[in-house]
Amino acid sequence: MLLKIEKLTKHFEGLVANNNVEFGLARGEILAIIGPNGAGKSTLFNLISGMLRPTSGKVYLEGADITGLKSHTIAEKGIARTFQTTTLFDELRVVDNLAIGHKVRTKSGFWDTLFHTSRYQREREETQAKVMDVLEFIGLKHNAFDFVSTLPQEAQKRLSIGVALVSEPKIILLDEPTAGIIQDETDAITDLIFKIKAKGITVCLIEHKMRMVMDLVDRIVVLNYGSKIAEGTPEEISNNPKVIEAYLGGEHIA
Ligand SMILES: Nc1ncnc2c1ncn2[C@@H]1O[C@H](COP(=O)(O)OP(=O)(O)OP(=O)(O)O)[C@@H](O)[C@H]1O
Repeated sequence: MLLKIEKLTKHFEGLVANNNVEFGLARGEILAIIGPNGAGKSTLFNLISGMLRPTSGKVYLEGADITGLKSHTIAEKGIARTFQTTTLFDELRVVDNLAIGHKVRTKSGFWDTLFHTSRYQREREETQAKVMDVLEFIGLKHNAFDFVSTLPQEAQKRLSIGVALVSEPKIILLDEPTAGIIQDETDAITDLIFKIKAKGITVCLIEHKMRMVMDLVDRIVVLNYGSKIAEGTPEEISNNPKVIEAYLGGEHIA
């Protein structure tokens, strides 16, 4: 397993947001984490990516214990993430946002930048090449010098995924990649996620749009009130009585 989650638990005072959650992520697969609102999905991403420390339990990346490491260290080790609401720099251009995303792979410090050392020059060229690659990959080559605030919502979503990709991750965690965009525009995001998989990057996503999940993913983990209640293929999950019950009165698995 590329990523292994063992008995991961997170308490917020009296509330158990994640309760002994366990699952694995195999190299090259697309896994969805689903569950009703408040089930603990974002908390789980925060624990894996180092934004929060678990109360107990472990996270292993390629067999190494990464539990509780700082988020930038986890990013360096190859886990990138996006957020439910985009965290782009609106007042900067598309290329600038991507260049900032590549910072996790560069070492130049203040003095390198000030004196334009050879390391700075080399890393600058590497960043430019990587940014060009990602621009092409996310389909925003013609918007490279646009300010983010002028881009449609769907293109901003692709850019957020690009910012994660430019850090050259092994695993990308996508927190509701289609939140806030209309159904007709989700296809571009779905295509991009398939392309990410084809590139050999492992994908774990939180998503509420069930039809999209069913068409896209290899496996699903279902959370409810912080606990894993089911795990399986899209077909298994859509026929699982526990899952149907958890969703009753809310969204339906279509
Ligand atoms: N920092 C925090 N402090 C206290 N409680 C929190 C905190 N973060 C999350 N929670 C609570 O933990 C529970 C799980 O929240 P979480 O955001 O992980 O759910 P979710 O499944 O991602 O929900 P949604 O689908 O609505 O985004 C909720 O009851 C939430 O109110």
